Amino acid sequence: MKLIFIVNPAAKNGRARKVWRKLEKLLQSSNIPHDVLFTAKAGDGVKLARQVVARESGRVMIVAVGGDGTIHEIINGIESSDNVVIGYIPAGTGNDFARGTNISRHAEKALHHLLSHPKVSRYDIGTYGGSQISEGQFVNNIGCGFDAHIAQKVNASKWKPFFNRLFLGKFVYVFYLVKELFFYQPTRIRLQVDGKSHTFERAWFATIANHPYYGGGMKIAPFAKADDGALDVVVVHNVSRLKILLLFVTVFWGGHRKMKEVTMVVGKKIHIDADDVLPLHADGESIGAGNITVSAGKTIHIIANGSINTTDE
Ligand SMILES: Nc1ncnc2c1ncn2[C@@H]1O[C@H](COP(=O)(O)OP(=O)(O)OP(=O)(O)O)[C@@H](O)[C@H]1O
Repeated sequence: MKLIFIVNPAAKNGRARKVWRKLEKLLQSSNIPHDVLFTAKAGDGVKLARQVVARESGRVMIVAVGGDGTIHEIINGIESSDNVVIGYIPAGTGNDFARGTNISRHAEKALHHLLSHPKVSRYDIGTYGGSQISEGQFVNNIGCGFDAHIAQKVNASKWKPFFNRLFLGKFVYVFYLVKELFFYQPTRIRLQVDGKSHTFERAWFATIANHPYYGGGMKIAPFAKADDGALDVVVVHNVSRLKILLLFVTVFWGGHRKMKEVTMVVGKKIHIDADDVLPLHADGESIGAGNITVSAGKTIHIIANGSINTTDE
């Protein structure tokens, strides 16, 4: 199988470039033939993956080197081409895709596993669309409301490089979470899951998860499985500002699921709209604002590490 790496050298504030240099040395010293393509700007992951798919007629493994935004773009470039297998080497800030697939967050170990145990698994991906947004696919989660608002703030943040330099990348989420907690206004969210309607007053956010992890290790949907053909919806509603802070502590081990203000629903076709025009994110990348329809049912081939999406719940 042909091996092609797509590297986002800008991931983790440029540290992914150093990670790639180490990986390339390993590949060269082991005489492993490979091609490498580098993204030069946002959106290139989609374009490069699309070009590879159009060019290669035989079996090909496309290995994403970067963070969740990089794997998100590459998946959106390959659609669900049968001759393509996806590998992933985490080199980003949050790396939730690595958590959801049990891939080591140590890049060299992840490469070693990829090359020595290339067992192919089926992995669910979600598809989305809406009246005010383009269509796309996600690997980890998609959401509207407070979490998308935080994702926008984190991605635009001058603090992200600062935290990354201190090896505290994931705490940038916590920083913005606490800051924005005082200003964000919850709203009414209407949810349709497989034809059944649910309304939530004063909802902070709704997240649709493919596996448990988001925001750099928060176990938002502890029971989500990326090979069950379904998606887990988590809605946080009617919660005080103080308690939402507690929620974002307990979410790291999944304890938030016991709160009465947290509702979890599983389904395959989900529509969300709200009284306000809510910001949206897919895999932590801003995708606009407004209503959204999300579907399960597509799968891709990936190299995971043993069982995918397991949690220690
Ligand atoms: N060469 C580049 N220069 C600048 N930005 C790029 C480049 N290539 C890709 N990008 C953009 O970089 C963004 C961040 O990438 P990515 O999400 O992989 O890293 P991260 O933010 O450090 O990690 P994570 O999402 O896991 O927290 C993506 O939105 C992607 O579109």
